[in-house]
Amino acid sequence: MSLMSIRNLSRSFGGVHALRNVSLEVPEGIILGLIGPNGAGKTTLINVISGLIPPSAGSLSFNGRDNGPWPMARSVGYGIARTFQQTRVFMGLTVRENLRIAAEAGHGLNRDVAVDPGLDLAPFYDRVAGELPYGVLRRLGMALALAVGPRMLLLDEPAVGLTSDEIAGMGRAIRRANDSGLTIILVEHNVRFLMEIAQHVAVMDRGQLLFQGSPAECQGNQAVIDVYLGKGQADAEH
Ligand SMILES: Nc1ncnc2c1ncn2[C@@H]1O[C@H](COP(=O)(O)OP(=O)(O)OP(=O)(O)O)[C@@H](O)[C@H]1O
Repeated sequence: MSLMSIRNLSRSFGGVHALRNVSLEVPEGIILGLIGPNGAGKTTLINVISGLIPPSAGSLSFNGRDNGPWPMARSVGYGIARTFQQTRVFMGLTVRENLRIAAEAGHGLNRDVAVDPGLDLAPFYDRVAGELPYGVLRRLGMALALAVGPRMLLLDEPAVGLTSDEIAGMGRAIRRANDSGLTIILVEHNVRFLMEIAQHVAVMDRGQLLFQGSPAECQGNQAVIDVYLGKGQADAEH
């Protein structure tokens, strides 16, 4: 059953059509990978889904409820949490204080979700976020999204800038969150990483949905190879 139905979403910025008539079903419990070349519209889709910006046209339902007027009642209230390409935390507060604020923002939606599911943040709880090493800050970004107790998690390039060990750790944390029942949409240019953990892959190009299928189908699809996988845009940029 779909947790989210995206119907004919479009979004323009002046003359730029960042999203063109995108429709997509997101089944409950899945890790959905979202890939495509730079400027394809992936972050714009995440921004619209998370209520950060309204669409120009189209609609969306989540957990059986149609969206009201955008923004989606601060999407946290709907059960959607997200991370950003540039981690957003309170830099002057400690890790523990940041986590407490995130948990309070979730209004106890799902207190059962572990705040630190394999993200190894305990040694840093009393450190000020602004002093954390980059990789730890990225883990904190994910922990904050989990702390609100969402049903859906939107991850915008969680592996960017991480070492291979840190990427492996991030992959374990994502799997673990998914095993606990969380539905995840993962935007990532590191295709190897994405293909290993996504169960379904959607490919965007120039604002449109180009293809969707299993990771194997995706990697064998000529149109996907032509616009993205074969062009060295994946991985190489990051
Ligand atoms: N706030 C904005 N104002 C103007 N144009 C924007 C804005 N946000 C996105 N765009 C444009 O919309 C298009 C889609 O951008 P988007 O960031 O969604 O792509 P993306 O697939 O996430 O790319 P990347 O992989 O580089 O992050 C691009 O042409 C971009 O320049």
